[in-house]
Amino acid sequence: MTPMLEQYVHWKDKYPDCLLFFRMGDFYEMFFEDAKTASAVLDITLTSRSKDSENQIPMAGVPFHSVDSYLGRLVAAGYRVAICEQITEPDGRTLVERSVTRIVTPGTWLPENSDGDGKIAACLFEGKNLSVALLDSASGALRAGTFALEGGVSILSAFAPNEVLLRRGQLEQFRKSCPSLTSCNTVERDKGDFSPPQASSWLCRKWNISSLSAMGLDDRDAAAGAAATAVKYLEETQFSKASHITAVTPILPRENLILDQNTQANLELIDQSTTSLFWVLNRCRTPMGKRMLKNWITSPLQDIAAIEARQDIVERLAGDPRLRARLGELLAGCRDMGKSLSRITLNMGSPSDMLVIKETLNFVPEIRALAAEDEALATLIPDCDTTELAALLMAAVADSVPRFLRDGGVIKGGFDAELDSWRSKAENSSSWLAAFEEAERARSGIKNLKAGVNKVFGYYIEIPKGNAGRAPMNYIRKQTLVNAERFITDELKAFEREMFSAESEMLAIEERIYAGLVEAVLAQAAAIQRTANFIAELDTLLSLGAVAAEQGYCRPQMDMSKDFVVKNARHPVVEVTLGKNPFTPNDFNFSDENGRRIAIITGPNMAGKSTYLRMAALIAVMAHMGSFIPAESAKIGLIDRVFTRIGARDELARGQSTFMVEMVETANILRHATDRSLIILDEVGRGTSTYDGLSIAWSVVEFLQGQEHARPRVFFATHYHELTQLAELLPGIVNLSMGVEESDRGVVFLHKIVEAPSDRSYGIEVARLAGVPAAVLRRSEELLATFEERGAEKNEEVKSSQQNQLTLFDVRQEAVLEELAACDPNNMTPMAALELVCRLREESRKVLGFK
Ligand SMILES: Nc1ncnc2c1ncn2[C@@H]1O[C@H](COP(=O)(O)OP(=O)(O)OP(=O)(O)O)[C@@H](O)[C@H]1O
Repeated sequence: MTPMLEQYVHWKDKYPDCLLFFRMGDFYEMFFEDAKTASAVLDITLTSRSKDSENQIPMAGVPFHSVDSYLGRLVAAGYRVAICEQITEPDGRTLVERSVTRIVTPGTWLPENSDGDGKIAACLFEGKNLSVALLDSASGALRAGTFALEGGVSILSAFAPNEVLLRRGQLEQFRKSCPSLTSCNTVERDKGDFSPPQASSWLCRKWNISSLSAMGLDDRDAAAGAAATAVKYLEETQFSKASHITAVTPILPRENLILDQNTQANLELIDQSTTSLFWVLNRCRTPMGKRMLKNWITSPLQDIAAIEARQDIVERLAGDPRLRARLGELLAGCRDMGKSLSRITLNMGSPSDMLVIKETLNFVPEIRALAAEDEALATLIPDCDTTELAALLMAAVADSVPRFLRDGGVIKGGFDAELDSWRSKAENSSSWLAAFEEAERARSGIKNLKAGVNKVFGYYIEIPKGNAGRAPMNYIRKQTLVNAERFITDELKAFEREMFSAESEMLAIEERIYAGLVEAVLAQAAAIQRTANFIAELDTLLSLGAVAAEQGYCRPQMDMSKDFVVKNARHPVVEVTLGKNPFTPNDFNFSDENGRRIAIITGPNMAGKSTYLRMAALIAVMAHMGSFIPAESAKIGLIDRVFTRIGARDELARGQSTFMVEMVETANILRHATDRSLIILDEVGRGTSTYDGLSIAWSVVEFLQGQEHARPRVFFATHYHELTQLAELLPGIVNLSMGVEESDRGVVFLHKIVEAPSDRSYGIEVARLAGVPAAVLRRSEELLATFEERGAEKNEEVKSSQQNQLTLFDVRQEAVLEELAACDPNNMTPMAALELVCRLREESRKVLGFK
């Protein structure tokens, strides 16, 4: 094996779980298995080193200047890549030294010019609790908290991390508890990393504080362990101090409206598609704003004051097109300062990141001034000052910079006198040489004397052979050509030395100044980050204000009631995609006053049931993120969680049948819905035989209706007409249906909700519209008549079993008993026994409705 390959193997052995990108000149090369993997994933040619020998070594490479796009694809495919750089200059004789300088992983991937989420979660299961830390690598935002298992899982899954860090040995538990995150990349970390005392003191040292309680987190909280684990991981993989992470913010239990990943996907909240809520709401001018808007959509608020504070600003911006235009212009000049700061802090920054910070900071004074003019906007202005840094960067960083520092030209002219003098020497070299040539011609009287430069031999004076004898005394012969002699003088030699050193001098000066700039940026990291956040927030609110104005949205009234009253609501996405055809607005009308909280929605296929259901959920999400909503007016009581069971997504890849998934999701809803939840159920029970399905759907509605202490708001669309009888049997249930008009030419969908059950399902009419052959339709009609007759008898039976209605009381009671039956008092410590008694007492009191 050659010394170079030995070096490769040395580093590969140190990072066995990574693909090793081994820098060789202008390429990153991979060998052995890594080469095969990379060639398959990246679709690059697999060659081999030492082609002639018997032991051919597979090899594949990518050019260093476009490495980002390859890294992006590998990371997206779940690989980790260790970047092994050359750390000494090649001299052609000795082996270049190399070292791994960073590890690119799904959670730490922050590409310069594209969206890299870079979201890391660290979590620790302890008894019935789950502690989580959520780190957004791009903005440096770190949040942490400890929750009861289910609450923690939903916060974790709502965060949608790219990478999850687990305590060694907890992988199985993670897979079991977080099925929606099974495809997420996981990394196991040592137990010590998670230990709260060690972790807290590590974080305190990092931030120079005496206790995490200064930030609202208890030093003994396991969440501190998770937080430290996430930060340490980022530092370890990036070989740097993550100084852009300046604090940990506790996640409060009721801070955000929870939308688990299923719901996020079902409602198409932030996908790339042109049917997502993000697509409608996004008018952001900056990548920072876009990132924040996505965060707001997936983590709406649960605090009325905070929601109203956002609404105030949206209202202000929606009502003032001139202010919007002025602010928009300034924001359009801002770039992704948050991410550039992170990249510089994590040692992956380039001169363009410095330029991004310079250009963005340059707009800050004007943006601050504009915001300060308005009472609502002024509340966003951060208490920090970046003017000095902005002035330094303005003076020092050139207006356009090369990709790499070593290419020169990053530092602006006029900033450093020495650099300027070297630059002017280099730039003036040709005019100096021309003047020198002129002077030498005059001095020697040789008219065809020439002064020039050549890469190999350097500077020279050339005199044709015939005149060579007339060369002045101080000319030193340098080279003989066929027709000419070349000379040099002391003066020209000195100039040559100066020119050759100019390049390396310039680079050295630029490097020194640049290092100073990096230091200045790092020293102001917290201020830059807060300013970045301010810009992002302003951009997001401006976007919401613009959409509110242009789409004619209204400000929803938010309160602590259980109302969901929306007048003339429109679906935010469908109304945009319908184009010229106007969207037919519809109402929602659940209020404490009318006592309604479950709507059974029937009507033919294609009538607009799903649209109505999703509209309710989207309006809830928008209202809680502080946005205005597509409606005439609205009064919405605070919602803690939106649950959805929609459609039949293909889960075969996860090894679960469609019906199984439907039931798992339904079970989750039934177990965790609270008094403040909003539940959207689209055709639950459809995935099995009619009577199984009907029975399940029926009992699900009964259950949701029968809960004493948890009465969620429910919209249930169904094709089971039998369910409409529930409105007569139980209070709080209302029948809605989608209006249909029958004419000679068939059915017409009115898309208008009416407060009555649909008289039938019109399935056969829809089949006719779709072009199903007449013979099939005739036969269907015949069969329908028979089935309906038989069905009527069955319904009587269902109604009569109504007294057996299941309630939450039974389920919770069962859970208490199950836990009691499972405990083993002989093997419990007195403390554990006491804890059990306390918990069971708590549960029992809940079941019995004690305060
Ligand atoms: N209120 C409305 N105004 C205008 N068009 C609407 C409205 N609601 C729905 N539509 C249109 O009708 C189409 C069908 O709606 P939707 O998918 O909600 O029907 P559905 O009753 O849920 O059907 P299925 O039972 O087959 O799922 C939508 O794609 C949309 O274009």
